[in-house]
Amino acid sequence: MPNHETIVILDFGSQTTQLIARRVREAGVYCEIHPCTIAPEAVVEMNPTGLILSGGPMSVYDEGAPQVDPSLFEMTGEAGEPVPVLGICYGLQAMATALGGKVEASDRREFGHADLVGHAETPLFAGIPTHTRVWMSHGDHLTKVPEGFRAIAATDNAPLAAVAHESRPLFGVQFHPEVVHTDDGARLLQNFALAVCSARGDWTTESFIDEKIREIRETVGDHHVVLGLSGGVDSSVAAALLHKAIGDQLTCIFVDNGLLRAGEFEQVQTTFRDGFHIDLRAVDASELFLSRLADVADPEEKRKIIGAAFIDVFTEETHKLEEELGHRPKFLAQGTLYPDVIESVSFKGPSATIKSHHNVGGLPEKLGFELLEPFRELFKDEVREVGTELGVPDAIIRRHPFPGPGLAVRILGPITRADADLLRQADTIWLDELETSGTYDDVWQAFAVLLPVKSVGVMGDYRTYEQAVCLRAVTSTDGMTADWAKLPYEVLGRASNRIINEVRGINRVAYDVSSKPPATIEWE
Ligand SMILES: Nc1ncnc2c1ncn2[C@@H]1O[C@H](COP(=O)(O)OP(=O)(O)OP(=O)(O)O)[C@@H](O)[C@H]1O
Ligand SMILES: O=c1[nH]c(=O)c2[nH+]cn([C@@H]3O[C@H](COP(=O)(O)O)[C@@H](O)[C@H]3O)c2[nH]1
Ligand SMILES: NC(=O)CC[C@H](N)C(=O)O
Ligand SMILES: [Mg+2]
Repeated sequence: MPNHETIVILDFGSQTTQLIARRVREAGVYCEIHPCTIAPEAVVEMNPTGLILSGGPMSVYDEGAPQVDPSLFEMTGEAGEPVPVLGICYGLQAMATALGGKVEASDRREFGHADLVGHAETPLFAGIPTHTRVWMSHGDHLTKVPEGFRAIAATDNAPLAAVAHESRPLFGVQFHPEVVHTDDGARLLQNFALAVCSARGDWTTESFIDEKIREIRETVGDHHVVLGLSGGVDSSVAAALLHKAIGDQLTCIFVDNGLLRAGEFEQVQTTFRDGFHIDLRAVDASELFLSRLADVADPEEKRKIIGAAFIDVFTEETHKLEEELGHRPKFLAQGTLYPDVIESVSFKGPSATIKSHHNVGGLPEKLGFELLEPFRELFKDEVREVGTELGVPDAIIRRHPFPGPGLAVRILGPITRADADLLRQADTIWLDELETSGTYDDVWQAFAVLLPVKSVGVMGDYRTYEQAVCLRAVTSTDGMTADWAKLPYEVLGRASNRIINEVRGINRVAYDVSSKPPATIEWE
């Protein structure tokens, strides 16, 4: 239980529940998402500063549709003051149903922009222009407001675009303030958090770091912590934070699995040894990984082999460390982020397994570690802010995500060291071109893929018969969905030109124009 003010968000299955959390945190208030099926007593126990009910795909009047327990509207804070509640779309409809109002299917479903014309003077709408654009996505509407409620804003189509209780701090909006298409949505959620709930708004990067450092020191005591360092954003920032908290009680293990990007093995070591003086064990296990992967073409099999090899390397390094220290390291730190946590607790349930993300997930069980996950509450960009505050170099903070199985998920068919080298060269040129054209930060992730096809080309007067690479660049917010990046032709052209000219063994370059879904970001 965190010791700062918390707004609790109950998730009714909306696609945009995470965005509500983002907006509340941007207002400087900590918040947590819980499934709508959580026991009401558990919510009361969290002692929330405010409660938000999210949207959801169902209709409240459907059989089995999730409802909200009326006792949640009676919660009080320490001084006996009522705990404010904001219902959004389905959340509003569930609130209305629980309090005696009525919800029915509307003849006019509403998707997209609507003009909010006029709103009452309430703290929720403080500072918001009387005429503002909102974003709607609903087929049901309130046909009767519960007793004591009144309309506080309307659109042409929705006379009850927002409602409020006459005397209690209960609010509902039919539109979605959390999406960017609602012009003043962020302000509305900020108003709810700060003006309606009277939260202090003191959830900042600095306060997070101070609080975590205290917590880590308390938990760890004089034990030792091991961290798998990949040089990616999450594990790098975790290393910096832990190092600040417990200094030389931290050992990082960085494994070269033969599938890292060009120069990465050296670069990461330099950054962490010289920049942070962190105890870093860099293990060149490329031979082990590549030999076990020889002749393996099936992507899932590759992932399993890589996962197991990571465990073997970790086991061996931990034994060495134990001998040196004279005692067993007790904790394993991981860069688990909030979206991973939400996915496993979401009302929608965990998503189907499309591919087994390798991670070092099997480690704690096998090696008997306790887990330390300092970023369980954070989103990626919050981790980036923490990293910046801790002095982690910009070159690491800005990095695109890089999967643990590395180039293995980008070499189709069996992997050889020669192919990995070929791909590394093409990948380096591609990222270099994105950097020099100033487009690297506009895309969420970019990389090259080595295809298992050869085709005929002509270079000079010679016939070539060589491999093809496909370039990928996507825009995304969380990797769950993605679109291919509409990069300028000149950037694509220059990258293609350089790859074909500079990388011996590649005579053709393609650009992937598929979105996710139905494709995925990686090829494998
Ligand atoms: N080469 C490696 N050596 C040691 N540990 C690794 C390696 N690759 C991955 N890991 C471990 O697996 C975890 C999960 O990898 P993941 O790619 O999700 O996170 P990351 O690399 O820290 O950040 P990013 O998502 O920005 O790449 C890492 O945090 C790290 O602990
Ligand atoms: O840490 C990781 N371990 C993995 O095993 C793994 N597989 C894919 N990815 C990354 O996840 C995001 C979504 O990828 P896909 O659309 O290909 O599933 C993309 O950002 C991928 O790079 C992984 N990350
Ligand atoms: N976006 C939502 O929360 C939709 C709620 C409900 N299913 C409706 O259509 O009105
Ligand atoms: Mg990574």
